[in-house]
Amino acid sequence: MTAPQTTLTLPAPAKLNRMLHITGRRADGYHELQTLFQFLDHGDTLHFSLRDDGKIHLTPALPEVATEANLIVRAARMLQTDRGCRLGADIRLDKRLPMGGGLGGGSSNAATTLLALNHLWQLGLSQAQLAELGLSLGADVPVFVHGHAAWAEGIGERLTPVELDTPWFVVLHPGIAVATASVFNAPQLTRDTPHISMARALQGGAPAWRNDCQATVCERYPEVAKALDWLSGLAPTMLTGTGACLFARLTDERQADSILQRVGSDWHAFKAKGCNLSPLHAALGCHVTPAKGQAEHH
Ligand SMILES: C[C@@](CO)(OP(=O)(O)O)[C@H](O)COP(=O)(O)OP(=O)(O)OC[C@H]1O[C@@H](n2ccc(N)nc2=O)[C@H](O)[C@@H]1O
Ligand SMILES: Nc1ncnc2c1ncn2[C@@H]1O[C@H](COP(=O)(O)OP(=O)(O)O)[C@@H](O)[C@H]1O
Repeated sequence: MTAPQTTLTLPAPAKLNRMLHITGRRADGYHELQTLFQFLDHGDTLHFSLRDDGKIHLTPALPEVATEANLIVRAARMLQTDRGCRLGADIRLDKRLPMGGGLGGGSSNAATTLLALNHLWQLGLSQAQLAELGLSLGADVPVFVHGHAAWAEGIGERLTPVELDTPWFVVLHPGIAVATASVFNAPQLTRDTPHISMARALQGGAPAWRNDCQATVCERYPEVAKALDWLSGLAPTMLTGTGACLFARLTDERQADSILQRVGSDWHAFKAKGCNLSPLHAALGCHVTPAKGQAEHH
């Protein structure tokens, strides 16, 4: 018999919204979206180590985020409460993703924590149960829990797995943070894009895709507009989520390297490849099951 595992190191990858339409606003103020999520082979890393005293100890602290508000700690506590679990964990975070960048780093950290602790604490929750718990932490958590590129509807929780092209990207951070709520509260935001079917969204492919938040973010944040202008001159470029990051779709890795050499010192950029299987699930050796609700929606 093998001893139960007590440590685990796992990735928390970034996501891109390869397209994003806003189709309406719900009574509670949240916006209805249609979006294509894809993962990148670049992100944060989390190290977990089992404790038997119930404490959740996260290091290092993130600037501007109180430890109790950190989505990693909130995800761990949520699991403890939901399952009445008396175990704890030491968690170390190697943060690489910019915060408030539209790369979903916080949601990805939360999803990795849910999967890791479900495993270390031997709780036996299904991916669907973890995704449901995670949704209350952030709209993007379920796609990170399920771990496959997806067509998403609702506020991002109704997921259908898809296979997208997997190009190299350059992701450019214009050096400022965009507050998601400020974009969704903007009066001029496009909120009435007609619903389309998933098949239609996939049909046009990348050249046809757009992000309904992009115009509003560029109006409110001139630094994003400036970065978009610059990068668009080199390759087809789009905003991810509500920004601030932009991503350029490239023909190969060499083009990514040549763009990276030209990025000025005010901006931070990295190259990454799109992945349809999340690096988290690849690391866990997970067989990814279709997201719950797939049959009802398509
Ligand atoms: C729009 C996306 C696309 O991926 O943008 P990014 O955050 O990744 O840039 C996400 O769904 C964002 O998800 P997330 O960042 O978890 O948003 P939350 O923390 O739940 O919401 C922040 C605030 O944005 C507004 N909000 C968010 C999501 C949504 N579908 N409609 C909204 O109106 C709400 O005012 C909410 O209070
Ligand atoms: N572990 C975490 N990593 C990143 N951000 C976190 C974390 N915990 C809480 N947050 C908060 O969530 C906000 C959104 O973070 P993030 O998911 O990285 O950006 P976005 O939603 O724009 O993709 C941050 O600005 C920060 O205040």
